[in-house]
Amino acid sequence: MSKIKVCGLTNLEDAKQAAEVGADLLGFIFAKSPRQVTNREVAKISKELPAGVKKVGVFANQSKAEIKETITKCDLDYIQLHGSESPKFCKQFRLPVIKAFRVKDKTSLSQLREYEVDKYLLDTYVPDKLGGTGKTFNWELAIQAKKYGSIIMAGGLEASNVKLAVKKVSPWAVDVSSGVEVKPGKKDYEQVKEFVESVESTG
Ligand SMILES: O=C(O)c1ccccc1N[C@@H]1O[C@H](COP(=O)(O)O)[C@@H](O)[C@H]1O
Repeated sequence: MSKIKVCGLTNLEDAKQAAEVGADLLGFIFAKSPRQVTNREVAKISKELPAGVKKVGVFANQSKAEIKETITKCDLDYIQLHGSESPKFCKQFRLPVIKAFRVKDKTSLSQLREYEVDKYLLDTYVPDKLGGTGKTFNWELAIQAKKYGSIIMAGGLEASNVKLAVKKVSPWAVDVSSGVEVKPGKKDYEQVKEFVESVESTG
């Protein structure tokens, strides 16, 4: 079964609930975003989470020093680089790196071969928006991207479409942010639960 990443968490209540209902990875956005969090906030949340759930820090075009400081202060397990970080930049960290690629068409996939990273996250290309778009992309391209390595599907996933995504692509993980929110940064418990149940129903 694909793993589940719930992203864009900004508070302890939502993070704990997501972990309790079965999320495997929790994402915290340190990049500029309506869901942006601080080291101080995530360090506090991090201490209260159950053992086993993985904490992912999401960054976009931030400095190596800033990312390293956050890794230590927030006790992260993965970093997600969601900007235009180079293949060389991605190789400088002690943690596994998830590199995000914004998919527009099949030419978007050609960059993946240049990156030696732990996971390839595919998100939807929307001009002037780095992430959290709530839009899906052509999932045939996600199937093609699997030849480069382990992939995480993101972009516009929600309880009503994630089952089809998992069945069609069988990614290493699915990632949801705006699809389970009441407003940017605030999750809806029922929608998170439904999302997890939809993935679990795929076996
Ligand atoms: O959510 C944001 O605001 C954001 C800002 C900067 C970089 C990444 C961001 N979100 C990531 O976008 C994908 C998909 O989101 P959605 O489910 O379509 O809303 C997810 O990986 C978020 O971490």
